[in-house]
Amino acid sequence: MNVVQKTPGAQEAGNPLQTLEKFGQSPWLDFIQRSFVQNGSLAGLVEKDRLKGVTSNPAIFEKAMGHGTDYDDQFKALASKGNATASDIYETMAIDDIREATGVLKPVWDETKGLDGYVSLEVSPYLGMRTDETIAEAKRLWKTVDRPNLMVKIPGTEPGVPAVRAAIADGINVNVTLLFSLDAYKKVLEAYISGLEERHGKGLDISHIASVASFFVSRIDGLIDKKIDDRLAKNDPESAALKAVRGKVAIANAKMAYQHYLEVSRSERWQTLLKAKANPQRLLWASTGTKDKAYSDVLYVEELIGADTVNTMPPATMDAFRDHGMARNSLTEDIEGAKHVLAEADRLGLDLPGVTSKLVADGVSAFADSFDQLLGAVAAKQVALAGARLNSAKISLPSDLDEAVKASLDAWRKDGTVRRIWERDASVWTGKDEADWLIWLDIIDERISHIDELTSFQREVKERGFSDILLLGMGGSSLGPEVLAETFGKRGGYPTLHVLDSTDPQQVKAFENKVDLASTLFIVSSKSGGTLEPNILKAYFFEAARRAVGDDKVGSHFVAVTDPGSHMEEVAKSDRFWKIFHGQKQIGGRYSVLSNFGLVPAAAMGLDLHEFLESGQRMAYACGSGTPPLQNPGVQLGTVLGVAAKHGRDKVTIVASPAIYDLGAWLEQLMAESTGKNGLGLIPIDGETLAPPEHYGHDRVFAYLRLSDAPDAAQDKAIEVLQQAGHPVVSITIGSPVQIVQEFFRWEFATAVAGAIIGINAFDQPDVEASKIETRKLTDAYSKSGSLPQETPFGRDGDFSFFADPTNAKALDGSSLNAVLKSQFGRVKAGDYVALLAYIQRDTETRQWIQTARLAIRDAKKVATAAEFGPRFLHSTGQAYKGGPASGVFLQITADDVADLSVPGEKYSFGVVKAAQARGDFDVLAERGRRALRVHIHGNLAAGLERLGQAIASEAAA
Ligand SMILES: O=P(O)(O)OC[C@H]1O[C@](O)(CO)[C@@H](O)[C@@H]1O
Ligand SMILES: O=C[C@H](O)[C@H](O)COP(=O)(O)O
Repeated sequence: MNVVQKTPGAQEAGNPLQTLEKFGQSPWLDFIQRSFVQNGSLAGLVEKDRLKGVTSNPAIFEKAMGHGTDYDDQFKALASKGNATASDIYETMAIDDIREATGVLKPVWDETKGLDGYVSLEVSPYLGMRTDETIAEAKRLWKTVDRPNLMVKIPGTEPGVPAVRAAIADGINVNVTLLFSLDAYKKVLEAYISGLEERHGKGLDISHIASVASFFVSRIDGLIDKKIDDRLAKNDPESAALKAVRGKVAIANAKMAYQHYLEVSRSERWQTLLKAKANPQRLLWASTGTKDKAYSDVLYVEELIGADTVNTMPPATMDAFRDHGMARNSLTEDIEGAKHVLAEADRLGLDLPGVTSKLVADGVSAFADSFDQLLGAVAAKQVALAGARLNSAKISLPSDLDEAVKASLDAWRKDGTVRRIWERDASVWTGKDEADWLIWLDIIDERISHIDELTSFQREVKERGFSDILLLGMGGSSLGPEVLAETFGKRGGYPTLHVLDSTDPQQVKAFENKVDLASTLFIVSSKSGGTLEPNILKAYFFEAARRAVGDDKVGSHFVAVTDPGSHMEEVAKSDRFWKIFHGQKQIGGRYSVLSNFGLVPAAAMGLDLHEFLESGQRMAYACGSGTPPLQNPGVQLGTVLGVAAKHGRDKVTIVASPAIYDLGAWLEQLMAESTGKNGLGLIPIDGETLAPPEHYGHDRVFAYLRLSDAPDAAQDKAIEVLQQAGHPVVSITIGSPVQIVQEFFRWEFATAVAGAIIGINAFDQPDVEASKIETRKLTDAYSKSGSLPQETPFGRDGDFSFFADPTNAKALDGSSLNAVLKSQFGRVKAGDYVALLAYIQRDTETRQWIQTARLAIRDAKKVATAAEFGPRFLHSTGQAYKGGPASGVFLQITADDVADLSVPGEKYSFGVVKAAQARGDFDVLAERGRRALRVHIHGNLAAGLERLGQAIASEAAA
């Protein structure tokens, strides 16, 4: 930009720019940049060249902010806290520039009594096609900038025209942009007049309203001339006629627009408004920089000079015109000639209407592209500034997947899908009820604004000196808290958090023994309040605690976290619980960890909630609506997962540093329950120790969650080798344990994105219900008859009985344990996964056992494996096993209970419930045609597991 340097002699009377005034034309500058305003260059132009206004557009701001250092200081100040989106940052910086420029132009505004002296700021280009949002945005910008000499730029598109009318009627100065055709201009002028009439009709002042209609010029020649050149290159028989109109159509078109302006100015309708002191809506010639070097660099200035007009010039054009422009009253010259040019263009088939409508569409998307670029640059700077405080991700993909991911990211950018997610547009998924399930998007901000309720609870818990917290819940109500318990352990001065999500009587008893009942705080967590497990666990521990602390005190040891109005809330009230914390009904369980379902246990265990939530906020804002897909951490990850699934790589293999290992359990539910339905989805594979590349098929994508504080060298190495071998790997670096909160949000967002790409509703769980219904039938039957319905094994071998539905039984050889396993594993094909579903106590030994068994299968069969405990997994991966891809092969393991526990108030016991759950689960797997086998261990569990483990290892390898 060298406007100022090139102004020698500008003070001399009659520099070409100054002479425009004599012809009734105001020169405006089509440019803005912070340093240019701040170093006095803009003021210099006003003073020396009698510059009368400034226009900006998204492309101009992109050039200003996307490059150089002008904005660095303010950027750092805005971005340092991490609770600003890229668009917030852009807008604050842009508005500061615009305000400063309006200050420089204010004397012009005063001097011309509001005719000139304006600075234009365009509404977000993302709104180009939506009327109501455009009106709201115009009002918002008008109010925020709060300067009388602001003009809000609104596109003169079909949906933009009613917005122009509404804004004018509302008293807002409007610069209508992106006008190319006479027809569009006519509609805009009509909108201006009728907006004024509406306002005047209400008795409101219209004398202060100013408007310009930005009629674009050079872009028209750009397209028409290209058509001409293409035909000339083919020796078109009309070559001479084509050459004669080359470079003339845009100006002819503009002249006709001016003729319309003059005609309307003379109309009675306008004269009436004039009497009410209305200002004309002047035509502003935009896009007046010469793009074709063959033409004069001042062509679109010299040929468009006339009374009551504006020409907004880019700096180079302004420099050129000041230097050698020749002003004359050109706009009304040779109107017949202009008509002839347009008639010729029509006769020659140059299709001006087609060109102008293409230019509108291109214009809208080009400004959106510029904005994407700008916001992308802002977001990238934000990431750089955050450094290790924002978890980073490195993505390494095989080339076919890489290309598909890039294409998807670009399609999302063009369609504005990230914005649509934040606008709660259900059509991003299946257009059903998805919009009702998106409160998790804003939950961090919401909880920060109510943090006092949690911090005072935290204080009280500490004061009461509890030794333990026992949280009772399933799935989304337990897995997030479990991650916190496992990751952060015991905090000084606070109780130890334990999470119980099982109906296995041994496990229930083990937890009872683990805590000191008299000094335990119980958190009963259930969103719906109707889930079987937390209800019976509450019944059990309420009785146990009653025995320990007495009738009077027992309620004061219980806290409920549940959605408003739930059955659990009623129970909590009638049992006089110490506190009831509400969740948000419009957040599904698996997206609830950053709501009270995660935060209440976090508070009770003594986490620094400010630090935790503010760290989470960093990621939430990084995933914000203004961050384009390519820079958006949640969209990047979700796109990789969604596109990989569509490419057959649906086994998301989660590898986490040992200190944060339990994140995998939470991720399992999030991904499986959200996406595993309609025969599609992601199959999370958690905790499978890494092996060399040859152990994996082409159905994997690896997600490595690496804690940079405490990485595991073996994992690092194994991941590196996998990456080198061409497996898709997403490596996420987590700056510190507290930053796991960022992964909660990133993965929620990513799962929603992956769900959209896969094409399912990411917020329901239709198939979980099915097994709950089957279980309920069985427990009801038990309540009536005192026993579960009889079932007959299809085979037996010593302490093992084999169960299956008739179809599965037919495919399996029930003559011995080895035979039945052999036939079950014989059904495993490449690309399948094998899931071990163990309805037994989950403790160190059994976890070790199941891990050994699954690795034996993985290594023998080269397939993905899942190691799950029931009923825990029913509220997690269970959805995908039943509703997701039909690639699962299931081995359900049940066992006799050594001891059972009764459920207070019910006929059934924990053991009965667990058995009913296993059977309900199996029935639905079978009903869905899944390859499933149930092996029941009679007698001693440890001995049975040992033999089963050996048989699994040998038959998988057979
Ligand atoms: O919090 P609630 O309502 O008890 O539900 C527990 C879990 O059960 C499910 O509804 C189904 O498994 C999960 O989505 C949820 O996280
Ligand atoms: O208001 C100004 C317009 O946005 C600008 O003149 C467009 O010019 P271009 O066609 O050179 O991008």
